[in-house]
Amino acid sequence: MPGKLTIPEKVAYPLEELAWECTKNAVAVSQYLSSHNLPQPSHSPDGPSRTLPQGTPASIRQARESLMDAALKLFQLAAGPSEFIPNLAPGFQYVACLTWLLRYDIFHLVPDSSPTATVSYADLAAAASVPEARLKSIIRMVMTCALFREPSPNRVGHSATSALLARDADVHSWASYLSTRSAPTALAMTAAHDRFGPNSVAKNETAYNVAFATELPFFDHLALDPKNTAEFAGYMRNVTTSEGVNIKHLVEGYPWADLSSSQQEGQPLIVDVGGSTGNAAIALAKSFPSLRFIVQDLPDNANAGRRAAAASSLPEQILSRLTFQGHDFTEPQPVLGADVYLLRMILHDWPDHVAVTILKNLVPAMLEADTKSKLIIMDTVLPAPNRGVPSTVERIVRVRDLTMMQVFNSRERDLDQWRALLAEADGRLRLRRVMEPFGSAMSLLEVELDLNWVKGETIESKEGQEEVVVGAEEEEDSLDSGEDSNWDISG
Ligand SMILES: C[S@@+](CC[C@H](N)C(=O)[O-])C[C@H]1O[C@@H](n2cnc3c(N)ncnc32)[C@H](O)[C@@H]1O
Repeated sequence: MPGKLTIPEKVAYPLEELAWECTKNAVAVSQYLSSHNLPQPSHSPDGPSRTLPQGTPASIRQARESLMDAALKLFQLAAGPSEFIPNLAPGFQYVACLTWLLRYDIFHLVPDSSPTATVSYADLAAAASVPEARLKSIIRMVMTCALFREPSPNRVGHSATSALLARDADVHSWASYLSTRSAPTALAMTAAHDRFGPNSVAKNETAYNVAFATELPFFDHLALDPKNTAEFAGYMRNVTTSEGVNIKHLVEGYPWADLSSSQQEGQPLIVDVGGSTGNAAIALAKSFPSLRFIVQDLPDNANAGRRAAAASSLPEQILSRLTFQGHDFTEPQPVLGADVYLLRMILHDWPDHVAVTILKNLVPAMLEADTKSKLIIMDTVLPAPNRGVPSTVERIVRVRDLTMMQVFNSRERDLDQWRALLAEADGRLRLRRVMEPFGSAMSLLEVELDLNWVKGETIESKEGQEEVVVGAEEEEDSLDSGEDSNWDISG
């Protein structure tokens, strides 16, 4: 809804074109906010922490995505190649400063009693027991990325972003995790490849192992210190409540109700393999009263899930359809002939040879089904470059890919890599449909066994072989943004 904006006859040059994309989409977002009496984005400490609230129509969310994409490209184009290197330095300095600010608890020491509350550098330095000059250098650096403000000379106040870090413990621990774990791990990537060889897929020969001087795999190392485990749990809470990996995409992104209609008798059975403490199964059970679930995980998690469910206020009509089972997914699947085997956020943690084992272990169980068993994989499908996915979105998906490499020697996969993985596990595993729920960082890959497959037959691996279902949300007023992608993993 760009309103009264006049579209220029012709936008002749790349800078103008990008600037026009920015203007057009900024107007769409601003007018939406104003027409719904919502606050405009602002760096003021009482500014909104989300630019667009939950439930904003897809077209407006796309406009915001296109705005960020065009603004980033505009900056890069205007800066030009000669300023590429100097513009890298602020990025790592921001992370260095963030680490320092968290270490000395500066976010909590700046007053947040009112939007206008401020503190002098001298008093803040005294409260944090740090030298005033260093505090000033660091705060003035991060002010260039909208953390803190200096509304009057030598007095510090919160910005919207620093205020969020001060009041939200989970965001604070997310920042802490990022600066103390993710950043040192990323910087150790080359050293790890030098030390272990660039082809290593061992779980304890990663950049994380180099950065933290440990021979233990990531989770075993974290478990040594309960403080680290708690910090990671806070990080995961943020990740799982963020829009991109929200459980609603599992619930709404696949036609689960169809399983019941295709079933002659009884309740369809879903086995959630590596289902943790049952979060996904419980969400599905709430929405689909005719589905039964077995949640499998390592014994400790399965026991924790069983205990938590029993102690919860979940009604009997959900509890009666939920079973927890200890099972190591690198061993053969003990539940034969289930209607669905679900692997959500599992395979991306593992290098190909283990992912192949996990898949192979499911095939004999799938073969036992009366009607066709389905395997549903919910994981990221990496986009191909330059296919209309905004760079602001693509770079975050690629961060996930690199994180998997640096922490687990694993990776995210593109569609061809998913097809190849399935083919390597068993030539009969066929990718039937790919669902891409709007706003989800992960797709749902529906896989079945092709029982007519003949060994030795070549599997074509061309794109478009299977049905791709894009976006579960209704498109309304088109913005003519030139973007037809609905990628949005912003949270
Ligand atoms: C990233 S979590 C995903 C959890 C869940 N599927 C979800 O979507 O929230 C990976 C899960 O795999 C489980 N896991 C790791 N190794 C396993 C193994 N060998 N067998 C079974 N589960 C395992 C972990 O305990 C964890 O719950």
